[in-house]
Amino acid sequence: MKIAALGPEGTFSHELAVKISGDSEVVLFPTIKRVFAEAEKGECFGLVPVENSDAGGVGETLDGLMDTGCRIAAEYYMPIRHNLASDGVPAGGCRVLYAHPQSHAQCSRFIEDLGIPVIHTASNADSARLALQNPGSCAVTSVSAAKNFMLDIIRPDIQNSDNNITRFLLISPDKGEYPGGISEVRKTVSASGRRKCSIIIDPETDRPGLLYNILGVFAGEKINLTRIESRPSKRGIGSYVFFIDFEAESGEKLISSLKRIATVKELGCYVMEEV
Ligand SMILES: O=C(O)C(=O)C[C@]1(C(=O)O)C=C[C@@H](O)C=C1
Repeated sequence: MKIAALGPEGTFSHELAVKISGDSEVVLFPTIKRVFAEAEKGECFGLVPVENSDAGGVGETLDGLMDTGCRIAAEYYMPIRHNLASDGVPAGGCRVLYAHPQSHAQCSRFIEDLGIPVIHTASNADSARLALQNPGSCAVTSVSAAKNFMLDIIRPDIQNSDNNITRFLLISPDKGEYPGGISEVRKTVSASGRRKCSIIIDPETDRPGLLYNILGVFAGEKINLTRIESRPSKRGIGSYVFFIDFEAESGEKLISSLKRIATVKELGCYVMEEV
């Protein structure tokens, strides 16, 4: 089955999709929203960035998980290194900088010091394309996008942290485990034998002790949370949903207890990758 990812060629999403694709074809779309729409049709998997070690959650992906029928089939971690690149412009000569918002956040210190206007783009590859097309400009981009657009790397490794890592999800509308046909593929358990499940909890109403009660269910079952992130429910100010990942084989018992307290959207259980 094909893998859909954020394009054009040279994005980190594209690089990772090619790496895991094996014999499967990689198809590129201009937005993460489109990747969700394609995956939801059930004719391909989608590969989407979900969180970064420095910049946090990727809003478009969290929205996709909330609003579509896509579930999680696998997770991947990818080290991310950003570069300042241009078509012959030296670092001191850049008058405007093209950067993807996630990349801007991951390189905020370098960009702040550069002190020039930043224009946000749809992807790191788009940043490279725009730097090529606009004289006097520079881009924050990947090595492969710089190569594709024949830009020079004028400052490598401009990310805030040496340990900059983005977590990606393989999404599909199926409940099923990750199928074969893709290289590096996931066994049903990782080397450590650990698995992870993801859910979205929507408490719908606010009351004292609500989050305490929710977390109490995890504590009672002795289940380890690996991530919790709140995000606006979009129903109005002060109303939130919680994205929760936890270590479990299926989480069945825990999820049925949680359902007595709040609405739960199940996103699936999958092999827990080591970072
Ligand atoms: O623009 C790209 O290269 C992408 O693949 C998107 C994306 C993201 O949205 O997080 C992927 C990895 C990096 O964290 C920066 C950008």
